[in-house]
Amino acid sequence: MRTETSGVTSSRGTDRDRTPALNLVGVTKVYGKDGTEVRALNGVSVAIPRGTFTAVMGPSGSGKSTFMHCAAGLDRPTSGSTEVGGTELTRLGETALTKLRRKRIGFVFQSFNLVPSLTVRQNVELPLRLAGERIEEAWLTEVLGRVGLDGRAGHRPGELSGGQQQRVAIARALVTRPDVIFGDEPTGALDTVTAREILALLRECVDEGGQTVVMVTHDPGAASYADRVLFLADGSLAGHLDRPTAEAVAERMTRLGAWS
Ligand SMILES: Nc1ncnc2c1ncn2[C@@H]1O[C@H](COP(=O)(O)OP(=O)(O)OP(=O)(O)O)[C@@H](O)[C@H]1O
Repeated sequence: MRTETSGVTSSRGTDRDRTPALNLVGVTKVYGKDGTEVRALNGVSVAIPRGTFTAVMGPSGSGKSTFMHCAAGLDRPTSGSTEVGGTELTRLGETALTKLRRKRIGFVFQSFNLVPSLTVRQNVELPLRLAGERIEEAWLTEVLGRVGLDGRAGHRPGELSGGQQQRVAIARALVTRPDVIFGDEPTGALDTVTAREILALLRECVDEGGQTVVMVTHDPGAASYADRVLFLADGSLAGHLDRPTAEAVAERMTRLGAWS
C-alpha cells in the first residue's frame, strides 16, 4: 500500500497546520455482495496537507466519485479510515457526521445546487444557519467580496449567470471556514472562459485564503490549476503529478486508457 503526501507545507507551521486537512488510510469500498461485488476503491491511502489544491483524475469508473464520497463522509468505507482535520469520520455516528460535514467540509458541485427561492446572501448564510452558528456580517461581506459578488447579495440565483452562480456556491463553501472544500466537476457546466475564472478563484482561495481544495475532474486543463494531480485506476492510486501541465495530465490519462 502506498501513501501519497505532498511536500507543500510550511516548516514553521503549528500542530494544527501540520495535521493533514484530509487523511485516508487503506480506504476500501465494496458495493453489492454475493457475486455482484464491485470493489470501487481498493486500499487507497493519501494525506492531503492544508492549504493545497489537489485534483483527482482517472478513467470512467476508476473510483473518483467513490473517493470523494468516502473522503467527505457522504459514504462509509467498507474498511480503512478517513480523517478530516484530524477527526476520524469512520468513528462518528450519523448525527455527528452530519454536523461535521456542515461545519468542516464545503462542497461545490457541477450543477451549483443553490436554493432558487433564497437570495445570494441567504444561500451563503445557509450552512451557518444549519450549523446553528452566529452570522458575522463582516465575515459574510468579506466572503462575498472574495468571490466578486459584492453588489449581488440581494439577487436570486435565477438572475445570475452560471459563473456567478458557481461563485455563490464557492462563497457558501467558504463561509464555515472548512477544513476541506470538495469540488465535483465544478466547471463542468461552464464555458471555457468562465471555467478558467472559477478555477482561478479556487486557486486564489488556496493561495490567499489558505483553503484546502480537492477537486474531481475529467478535464486536464482544470487539473493544471492544482498543485498535485492524483490518478486513480481500477479503484487504486496509480501515481501523481506535481505542478502539472494540461499536456502532462492528458498524456498520463492516455496511458491510463482514459480516452480509448
Ligand atoms: N452505488 C453503487 N452500487 C454499485 N456499484 C457502484 C455504485 N457506485 C459506484 N459503483 C461502481 O464503482 C466503480 C467506481 O465508480 P465511481 O462512480 O466512483 O467512478 P468514477 O471514476 O467517478 O466514474 P465516472 O468518471 O464515470 O463518473 C464503478 O465500477 C461503478 O459502477
